[in-house]
Amino acid sequence: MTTERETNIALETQGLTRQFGQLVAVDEVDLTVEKDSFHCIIGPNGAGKTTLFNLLSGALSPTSGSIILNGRDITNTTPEQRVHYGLGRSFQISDVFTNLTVKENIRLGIQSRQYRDLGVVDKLFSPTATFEDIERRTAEVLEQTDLMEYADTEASALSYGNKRRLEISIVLATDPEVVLLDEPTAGMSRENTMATIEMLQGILADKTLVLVEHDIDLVMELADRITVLHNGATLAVGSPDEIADSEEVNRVYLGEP
Ligand SMILES: Nc1ncnc2c1ncn2[C@@H]1O[C@H](COP(=O)(O)OP(=O)(O)OP(=O)(O)O)[C@@H](O)[C@H]1O
Repeated sequence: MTTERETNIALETQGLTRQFGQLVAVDEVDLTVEKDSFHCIIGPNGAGKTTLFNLLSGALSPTSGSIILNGRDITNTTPEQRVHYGLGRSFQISDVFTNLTVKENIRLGIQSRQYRDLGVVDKLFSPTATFEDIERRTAEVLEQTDLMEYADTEASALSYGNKRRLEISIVLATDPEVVLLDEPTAGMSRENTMATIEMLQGILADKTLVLVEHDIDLVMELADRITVLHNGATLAVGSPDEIADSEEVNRVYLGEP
């Protein structure tokens, strides 16, 4: 049964736990991400952020607990099935096919979601209309991410900034409702960080975003809601103001008295 509360939740975890031997890397995490919100997950080194991200994307299986996407239990699904159900994951540059053109990379992103709608036979004999749909959608994505002039450029020849644009284009091509972003600006200069964040916010404005991030200042400016992890467990959840005022967070995360 769907309640009003549930319909407003895009992504949820219940008691999500992952152990590595004796170590509990993610400990009974109950995450609630509202639709269309920008939800950030922060925490000090070793807090369990990457493990949580990998559990959400399907790269890792939980020891216990569940993950619910738009009311559907996706706990036991593959990463590919999750993409099909509307969970996009930020692609790292290593996922971009550098010897293919920008257009070809985006086309593959579109097909990674579209073709799973069809059976194997349909896939082999997909009608021309599907190809046209893919072409149309490719053009839309190129427009949205401002890469039209590089459509036929090999990915390897792109500038750093345009490579990041291509990564996000591939996510967009899978037509996600929820996008998981794992430190998208890691290792960037302040200038590149701001430019990348502005690009992400512009392109992904109508999506639910879950960002795993180190940089607390960045998160304070961007987030609607923040979940703070510590030793694998949820230490605090709240608005940026609430998190900034939380004594526990200040003590544990910021190292302030
Ligand atoms: N594959 C693994 N095998 C064993 N232990 C692991 C594995 N992956 C992570 N851990 C441990 O789980 C804990 C949480 O790690 P995780 O990488 O999720 O934290 P994090 O918050 O992302 O940290 P950082 O900010 O340093 O990347 C750490 O103690 C880490 O050593």
